[in-house]
Amino acid sequence: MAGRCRHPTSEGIYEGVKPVLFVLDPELIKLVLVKHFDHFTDRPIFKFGREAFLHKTLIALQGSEWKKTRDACTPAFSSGRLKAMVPLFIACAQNMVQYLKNITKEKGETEYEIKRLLINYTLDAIASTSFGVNLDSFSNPNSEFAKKGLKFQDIGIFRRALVILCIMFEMPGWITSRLPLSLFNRESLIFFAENLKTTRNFRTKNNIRRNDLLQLLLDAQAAPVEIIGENDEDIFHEKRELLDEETALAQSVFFFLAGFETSSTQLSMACYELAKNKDIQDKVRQDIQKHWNEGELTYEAINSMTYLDMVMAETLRMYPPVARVERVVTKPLTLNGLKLDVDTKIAVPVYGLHQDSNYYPEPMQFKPERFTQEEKAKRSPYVYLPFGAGPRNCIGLRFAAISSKICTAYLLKYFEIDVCEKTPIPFEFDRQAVFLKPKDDLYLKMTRI
Ligand code: HEM
Repeated sequence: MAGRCRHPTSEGIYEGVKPVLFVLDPELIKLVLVKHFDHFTDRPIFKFGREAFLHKTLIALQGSEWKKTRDACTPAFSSGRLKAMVPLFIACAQNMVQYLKNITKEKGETEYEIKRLLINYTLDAIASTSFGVNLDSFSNPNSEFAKKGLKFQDIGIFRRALVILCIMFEMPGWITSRLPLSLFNRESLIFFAENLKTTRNFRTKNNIRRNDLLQLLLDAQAAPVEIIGENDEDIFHEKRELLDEETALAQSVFFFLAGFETSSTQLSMACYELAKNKDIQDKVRQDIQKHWNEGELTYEAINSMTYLDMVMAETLRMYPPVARVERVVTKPLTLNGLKLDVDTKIAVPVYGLHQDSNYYPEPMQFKPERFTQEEKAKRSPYVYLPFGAGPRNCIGLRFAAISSKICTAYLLKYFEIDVCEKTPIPFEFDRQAVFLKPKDDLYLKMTRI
């Protein structure tokens, strides 16, 4: 869109039978996502009959139910909580490095399919921090957990075609919610939900606590609140259900879904670009070495690695896994002369903005220097939206950042990454996938340092 028009502020198109308003101007994007958020509180979501569990997740919840759940989940992602999770991420990164060291023992190098490597790291990291499961996908690549995780988006061609038809022809909710369809693989959903319940029961029975998201969500089920009685002096504390059990467990399953493909794709794309741009790889390795000489990597050291931060930001600019952010009008309003009725679908073309040469000259070039403080100050923050923006932005953005930086720091400390004969340059995007990701294998050469 952004490429086709000469920067109008918005443009409407039909997707199937549904009109969609694309907002293109950064100021207008800010109005929709932030300033007038109370008019755009929800996402356009299709509810299919076979995923009642998912209807309770943050991505799908609406209005006050969403607000209540978001408020209850937010503390799980605070800096203090994330800092406490750092050892869990580090253990997964160490496993990955040990695995690579083992397979490069003889030759000192290997040509490896990097997507699979980083899927394994992400599976381990999310299983550990979200579900409290020590997976070690490098030693057990065929665990049930890994198999079900990889099948999450596999719903079969026939079901996928039906889902697309329902969306294109805007089938009313009362019909779709009766259809035996789901956007995700049902077997995987059931597996993860059951797994979580078993872990929850085990912890309750054995009085076990762990620094992970599941624990924080279980805690959010019974947060102490202050109740004020009839007289002012009658203040007492009571346990109140903030999240019911199903809602708490649904969030954990969804954190897995939301974090798994997005984070592993970001990591793969960072390695791909660093392999193609060796000068940038050297520079980021120096940044890592400057802040992490020996001993264990710390939260403070990771946060000091400013060039690593710029590399991860540029990766998400070139390859935002979520190519567009959506909202639906929940209260009518007139915006820049446009009358918006309830239910109008609004889209922000994240990928289009990130590729717009007016904001990012030579957009196909990987240039982390676009993300120095000075460069960032020259453009609107609303032309960089890999995590959306406003009250409904990605709740896991700092979680994703810390996980991906730890993984990259470990990889680059111990390995040099190069392109090899099997590396596809350029590569193709997978047109069937929900998230923006490469279609084919990405082989890279890993050499021990
Ligand atoms: C590189 C990794 C990730 C990217 C690029 C990403 C991107 C996004 C985007 C674009 C949205 C929509 C934001 C909006 O509408 O304004 C979103 C929503 C969301 N993400 Fe992420 N995400 C990532 C990782 C994660 C992780 C690791 C988690 C959880 C642990 C997570 C949980 C969520 C949730 C729960 C929502 C819905 C928030 C709400 O509606 O309140 N994401 N994400």
